[in-house]
Amino acid sequence: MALSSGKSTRTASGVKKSRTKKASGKKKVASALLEIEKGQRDRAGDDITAAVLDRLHETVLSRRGTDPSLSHSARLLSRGRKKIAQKFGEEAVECLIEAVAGSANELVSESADVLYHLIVLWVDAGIAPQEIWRELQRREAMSGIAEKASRGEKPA
Ligand SMILES: N=c1c2ncn([C@@H]3O[C@H](COP(=O)(O)OP(=O)(O)OP(=O)(O)O)[C@@H](O)[C@H]3O)c2ncn1[C@@H]1O[C@H](COP(=O)(O)O)[C@@H](O)[C@H]1O
Repeated sequence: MALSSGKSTRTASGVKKSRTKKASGKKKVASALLEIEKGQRDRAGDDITAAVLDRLHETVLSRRGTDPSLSHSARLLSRGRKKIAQKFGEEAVECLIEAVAGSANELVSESADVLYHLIVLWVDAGIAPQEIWRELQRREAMSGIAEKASRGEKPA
């Protein structure tokens, strides 16, 4: 059967073929978009390093003595060491709850909270992140088991 649609005349099988072609074209576009998005995610992931912790420390440091109504860090710092330590403890407990509950997304979020509050604690104590990085670097050369044994403790 011939179908007439305005200027062009096409057979039914021709229409079916063109619809199938259109659908597979859409699928190709969708899968190409998924590939592009995956590439973007991969690249964004590659760009993210622990340097974000140094930047966060700089930001929190810059909030010391500023208006607590404008900055959460300034508010926390104005409340003193005990309060900061308490907040850090609360965030750590929330983190461990998510670790046990098994929600990876929540664990990521709670881990970020823990790191933020730990950095506020460092700022209050006048500790530079480099001091922690140095200590971690020192430990790189030693296995945890060997270190424990060197203290005369048996591994659990
Ligand atoms: N990473 C964080 C971050 N993580 C968590 N939080 C805040 O921590 C708070 C935790 O809420 P809670 O209710 O547990 O704490 P709270 O309001 O002190 O509650 P109470 O103790 O009063 O009960 C929330 O307000 C979060 O927004 C953070 N606030 C700031 N940062 C970083 O610090 C930078 C500077 O922030 P400001 O200091 O606010 O400018 C920001 O750009 C961020 O990069």
